[in-house]
Amino acid sequence: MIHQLYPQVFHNYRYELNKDMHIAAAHFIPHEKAGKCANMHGHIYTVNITVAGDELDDAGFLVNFQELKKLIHGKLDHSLMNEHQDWFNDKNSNDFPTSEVIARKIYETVQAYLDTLPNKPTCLQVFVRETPTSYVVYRPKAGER
Ligand SMILES: Nc1nc2c(c(=O)[nH]1)N=C([C@H](O)[C@H](O)COP(=O)(O)OP(=O)(O)OP(=O)(O)O)CN2
Ligand SMILES: [Zn+2]
Repeated sequence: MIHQLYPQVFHNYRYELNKDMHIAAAHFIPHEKAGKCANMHGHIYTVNITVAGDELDDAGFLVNFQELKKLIHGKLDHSLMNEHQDWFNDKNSNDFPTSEVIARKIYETVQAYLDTLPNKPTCLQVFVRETPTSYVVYRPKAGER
């Protein structure tokens, strides 16, 4: 696992946790602007998920690290992103498997899971590094939840 610094989110919660994962996956971006990236190719994505909250569950967890891994790594690792039709499609640019959209879909999936937990943690940030020189950070807009 590569250890790296991530952008910090300023907040007033008592607890913050971060889960890193590496996801080996293929994708293609179905648009002429993508150039060679319109051809299928692969990356080892580095993903960092930031979760915060004030209360812990009965196990002393904000959220179980293993559940976050199952939810995201379990779905995407060693897959072709474009084939996950519940997340991506080739018709709407807001659903193309770009780094931006991947980060947003991870946020939406993680937050939907967190909403089922009694201690109600919140996802503050999703970081997705696609290549050594390219990464995206997704954060929900204040007041939109
Ligand atoms: N805004 C975005 N631009 C691009 C995305 C994206 O998801 N969001 N994706 C791609 C390609 O998928 C490509 O795999 C990554 O692009 P790039 O950073 O150009 O990769 P390189 O390794 O070739 O980068 P260098 O810095 O030139 O080595 C394209 N654009
Ligand atoms: Zn790519």
